[in-house]
Amino acid sequence: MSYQFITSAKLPTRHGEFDIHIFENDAGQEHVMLTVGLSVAEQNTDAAAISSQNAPPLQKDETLVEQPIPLVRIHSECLTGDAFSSLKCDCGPQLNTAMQAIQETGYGAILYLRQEGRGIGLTNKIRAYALQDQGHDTLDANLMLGLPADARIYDMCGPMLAHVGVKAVKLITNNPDKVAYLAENGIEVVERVPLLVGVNDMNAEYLATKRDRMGHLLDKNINTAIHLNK
Ligand SMILES: Nc1nc2c(ncn2[C@@H]2O[C@H](COP(=O)(O)OP(=O)(O)OP(=O)(O)O)[C@@H](O)[C@H]2O)c(=O)[nH]1
Ligand SMILES: [Zn+2]
Repeated sequence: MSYQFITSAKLPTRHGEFDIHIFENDAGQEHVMLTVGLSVAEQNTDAAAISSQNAPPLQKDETLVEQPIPLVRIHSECLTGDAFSSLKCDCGPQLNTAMQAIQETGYGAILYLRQEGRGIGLTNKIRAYALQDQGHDTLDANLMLGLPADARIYDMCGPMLAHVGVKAVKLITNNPDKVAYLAENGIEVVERVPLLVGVNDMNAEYLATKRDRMGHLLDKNINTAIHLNK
């Protein structure tokens, strides 16, 4: 799949001002990157088409080593959590906390990937929620629909980060798949920054399932985190 940079503009938010960049893939699907303190890499200023296949290889030169490592969050779209303040997941608080943290460091990016419902789409996610209403957990619900537990891909991340010349990151995540994917694709993950926010009585079990059945690196005692959050 190839990805093309389309356009960018300033985006003032309640966390501070970001630059918002829009990328599109061959199928016309839009992905979004918010940046602070990062400038467009020289080779990309003509909005040239970029593809995951020909993303520039990792190069370690003197100037790069001296640059601070940007704080980066790869966030998968969650309409219910990000826009509607759903308590079923931790996505909304994770997004807001990451935006705030990146503003505070003054140097980083949010990659907002349009892979709703771990890549199964909004309608299927709500079908999975209906199964969860009957008592099934987040993983089984996907499987009962004949869908993968996690259908996401991350091949847009390399080209999006390359657009602003980023080749090494401090990654805000609890998901080891994201760390592995970046590492395998030439983006050095210098540090993993854990993000346990927005835990509540409605999503503690969901988070425990992600930890126990999906390999997420979450605290052993999620209920302790509920108290820390209050
Ligand atoms: N299919 C499905 N998707 C969900 C469910 N809850 C959240 N999501 C989606 O899961 C994605 C977020 O993934 P998470 O597993 O919460 O976290 P992650 O992005 O893998 O890991 P972190 O970087 O640690 O946040 C978003 O696309 C949500 O829409 C659910 O119960 N079923
Ligand atoms: Zn969510």
